[in-house]
Amino acid sequence: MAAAPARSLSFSSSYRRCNTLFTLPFPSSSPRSNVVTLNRTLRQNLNLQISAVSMSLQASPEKKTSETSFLDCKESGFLQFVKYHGLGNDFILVDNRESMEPKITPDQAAKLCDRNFGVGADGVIFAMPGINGTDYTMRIYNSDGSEPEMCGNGVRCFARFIAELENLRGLQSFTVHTGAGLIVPEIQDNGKVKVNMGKPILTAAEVPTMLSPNKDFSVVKSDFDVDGVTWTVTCVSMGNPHCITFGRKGEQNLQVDELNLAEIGPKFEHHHMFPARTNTEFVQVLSRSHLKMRVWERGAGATLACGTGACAVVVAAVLEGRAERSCTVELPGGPLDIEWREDDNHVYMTGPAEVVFYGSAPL
Ligand SMILES: N[C@@H](CCC[C@H](N)C(=O)O)C(=O)O
Repeated sequence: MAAAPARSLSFSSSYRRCNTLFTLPFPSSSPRSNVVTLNRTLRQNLNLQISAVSMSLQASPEKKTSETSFLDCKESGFLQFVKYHGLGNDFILVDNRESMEPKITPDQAAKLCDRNFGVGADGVIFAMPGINGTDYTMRIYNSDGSEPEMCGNGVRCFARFIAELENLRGLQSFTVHTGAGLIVPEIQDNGKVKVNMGKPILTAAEVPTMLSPNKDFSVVKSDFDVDGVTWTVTCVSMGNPHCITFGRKGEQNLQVDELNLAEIGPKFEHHHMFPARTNTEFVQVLSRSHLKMRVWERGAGATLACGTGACAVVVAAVLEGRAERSCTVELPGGPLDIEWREDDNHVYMTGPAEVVFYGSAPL
């Protein structure tokens, strides 16, 4: 396909044809959209549409359409999606509002998430019809194809995705059914998303963990042997399981940058004390309201951020007497504000969610 001549007129966010373009968003202040034109034959050969062979800025047609209007273009054998990220924790968002059946299988999701042979993402998220009186249902597959109950960064991206699909502006709030129950994200005026993440679950059997519980059935500041090394851990479920450690037994202040996460992470994730596997957070206390963490996620490995993980970390830090209920949690991808409220026992998470690009991939 010949590239359209670039002109310094006005630029459009329209899609000329389904499945032949994907766009990179300009900053929201810009009225223009950067359109990448794809050679269809080569695209099919290379297995994914996002192998761009020519790039041009398309001149404006008269009629303006929404950037997500291309999601309406249904060509069988292709998946239309929007890629989002929350602090570098990235997801392929799929408009699945017409069915309770995910448009793709866990195997297909794992292939799409591959960073070399696919789109590249930490997971695939489906926006589905609500149930039990909720506005929407959110389901997610991890990059290994497993299905977790919840995803904190993902639900912020989900809220922005819904606002875009429904063409909503400004302050918005939705009720979302998830595997962890009712979750309520609220898009704020500044574009950040504040999420009521519900109550943390501390009962060992419900996390679930087989580590010996304390008298109140929780696992807080407990010894945990991993390959001959004893770590001090607290276990928290935010709908999905988390094992939080502030260091090895007797260690004063864990330096998280010094950890070999790829070596130690899988040993926690697959430890027989966690029958549903676990996410693991390694935490350094910078002050009583400032924590720094690195995460090894169940089904996704080392990621740049984990929303449910940051919530679980603040709960664990409070239970261990290391921090206040309101903290900034520093993740490799940036900070999240977390508050575990005393009055309702709910955890609130506030952070960004951004569009990366609009795409279409063969299945
Ligand atoms: N990154 C997510 C958590 C995604 C699910 C997790 N890998 C699991 O299997 O529980 C977040 O931001 O919470």
